[in-house]
Amino acid sequence: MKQLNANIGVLLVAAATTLAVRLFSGKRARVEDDENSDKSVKDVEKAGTPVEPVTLKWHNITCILKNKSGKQVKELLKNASGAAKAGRLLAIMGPSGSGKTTLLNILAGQLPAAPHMKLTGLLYVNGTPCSSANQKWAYIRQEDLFFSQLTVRETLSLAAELQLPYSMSGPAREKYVEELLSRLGLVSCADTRVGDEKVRGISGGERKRLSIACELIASPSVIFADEPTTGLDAFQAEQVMETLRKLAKDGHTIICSIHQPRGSIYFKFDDLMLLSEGTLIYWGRAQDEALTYFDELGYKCPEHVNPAEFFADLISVDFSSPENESSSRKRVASLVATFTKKKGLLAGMDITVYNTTREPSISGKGVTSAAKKHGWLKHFKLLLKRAWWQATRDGPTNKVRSRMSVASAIIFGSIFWRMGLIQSAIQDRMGLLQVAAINTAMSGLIKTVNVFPKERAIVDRERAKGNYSLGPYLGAKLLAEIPVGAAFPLLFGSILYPMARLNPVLSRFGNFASIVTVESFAASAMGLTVGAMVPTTEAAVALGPSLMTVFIVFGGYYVNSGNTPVIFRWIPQVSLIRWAFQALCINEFRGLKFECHNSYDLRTGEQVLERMGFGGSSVRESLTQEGRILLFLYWTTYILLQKNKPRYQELKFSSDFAHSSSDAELLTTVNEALPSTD
Ligand SMILES: Nc1ncnc2c1ncn2[C@@H]1O[C@H](COP(=O)(O)OP(=O)(O)OP(=O)(O)O)[C@@H](O)[C@H]1O
Repeated sequence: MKQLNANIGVLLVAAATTLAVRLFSGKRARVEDDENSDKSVKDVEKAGTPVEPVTLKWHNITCILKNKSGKQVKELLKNASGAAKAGRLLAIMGPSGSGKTTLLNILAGQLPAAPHMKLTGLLYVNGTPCSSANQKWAYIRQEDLFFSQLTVRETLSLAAELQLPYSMSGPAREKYVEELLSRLGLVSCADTRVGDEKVRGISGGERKRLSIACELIASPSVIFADEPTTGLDAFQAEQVMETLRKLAKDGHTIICSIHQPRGSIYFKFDDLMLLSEGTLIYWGRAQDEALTYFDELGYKCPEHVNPAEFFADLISVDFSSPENESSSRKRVASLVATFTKKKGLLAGMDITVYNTTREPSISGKGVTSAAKKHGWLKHFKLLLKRAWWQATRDGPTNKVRSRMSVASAIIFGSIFWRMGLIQSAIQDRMGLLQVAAINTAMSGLIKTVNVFPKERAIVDRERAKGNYSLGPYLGAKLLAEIPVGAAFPLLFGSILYPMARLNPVLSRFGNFASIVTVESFAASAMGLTVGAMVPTTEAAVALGPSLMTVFIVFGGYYVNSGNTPVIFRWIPQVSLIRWAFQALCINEFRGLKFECHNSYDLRTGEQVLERMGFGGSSVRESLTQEGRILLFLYWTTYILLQKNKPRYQELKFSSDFAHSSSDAELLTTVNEALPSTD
């Protein structure tokens, strides 16, 4: 049985490595040369991209924040109405805090649910009233989140495999991916890793275009982009906006929020919506019409001035002095009032085109809409491949972790150098085993809490899109991380053990390695639980070590289990450090004989264990308890991830609301304000 325990860690590693090697020995995403890629692109272009034209209309969207007593504290949006149509790029502009992202989130059905938020309004898709939450539209967010160790092509291929119907053949899917790479200008960086803050990868503009490419896989009719140019230099920003403009020309409905674009970008917009403090100041055609509208109100844009900057100055409240604030507030209030009155200005220009559901210009709907998706096993394999790449390719992190394992083993090994069997070595042994248990647990925990919250954000987004469920993701992640996760505690143990001259029997060393490996996985599992519990990396980094400190205090060394106050007796039962320490002590002390010079000296290891309260237990029992904690933490992580998935405020279509205001009247109001088509 001892042999069995000794080999648990080794078997786990061997099984996971074999599985991973078998899985990935197959063909990786095919890298075509440029010539083939160009040919594929042309083929796909000939076939046409299937986009179902969609016109969105929204009416009187109001979003209010209330306090606990139900009193209104802030109006994020006030009666916002508008429309966006296929083939056009609508830009939502306004000062910071004016409600651009809120409006975009509401229309995309992705406004994070808040307990005291009230959202009302109507949304029409091709003339049919509907709830925004039911739509699977593309949403390009401000932060582009990716698995850093995958190349651009791998990221896109995996997204395609997860999202495209299983009936699509491998070559057709690869062709589709190549077409997207080419369309988004990503061919030159297709084999570059995405990278992160530690390792430089693709540029900011390329990241943004990769985000767009990933969102385009399912060929969505409507694409939302929240400040897609933020953080990019002028050239990259121009390229990203040009991509969106081209997508609009391909028949997509594009709605983006943007903050003071430069002139050349402004002239790419078809329609413009100006917001200030949640209210509409202008909505209609961009460019000349918008300039003429404000010109007629007495606000002429000077020549050679970027209209976007002119509008930003016009609709912003100037807080530089009380006088400036008062005068700018008056100006904004009069612009709001004028626009509200002049909505009729645009009436009758081209109402019918928005009021009817047109036939798709290119046959077919979004490629995934009606198609069946892959099953659990296929998702598991894909996610295992991704998790394996992410875990094994992260050279800098793995290098740092292995150096830390070697360094700490050498430091502790030097401090506890070649312990003998004299009486004082009993305390040294216990101290070393406690230090080994704490070190293993802390490094497993810290590594996980530092990376898991970021990964969770990506997974939440993918799950919200319905790409896969939680089971295959978590199963694949845990399996893929076994070899790398086991390598560091094994490295630490194999250096420390001989240096400190712990019990020199091979099976005891095997037990030692198994105990620290299982403990490391339990600590990692605790990191996952903490990461699933709190929303950010910062919160996880603050909470994880604090909880672990409690486990250290009740880890069996500082407080004897017999002296633990009754109300805290449950803590040692769930402390992963206590069970690891207990197992390490039993493994080390059982059978040892110490030199005795006094009658009160401890003669045998069994006497030491008795004194520590570990007398009646065995390595196997302690390891089983550790295994139970590990499984419990995995299960808790699963439950928390299920429970804490992002929830969105739904803009429900309320028939009461529609009828009370007369549906026809509402539609007319929206249609009246619609900009005409070309
Ligand atoms: N859940 C919320 N709770 C409290 N205030 C909120 C919430 N969501 C948004 N707000 C507030 O609503 C206002 C509009 O926010 P929003 O993010 O939509 O503005 P924005 O125009 O996109 O700003 P920016 O250009 O800076 O991103 C801000 O004052 C913001 O602080």
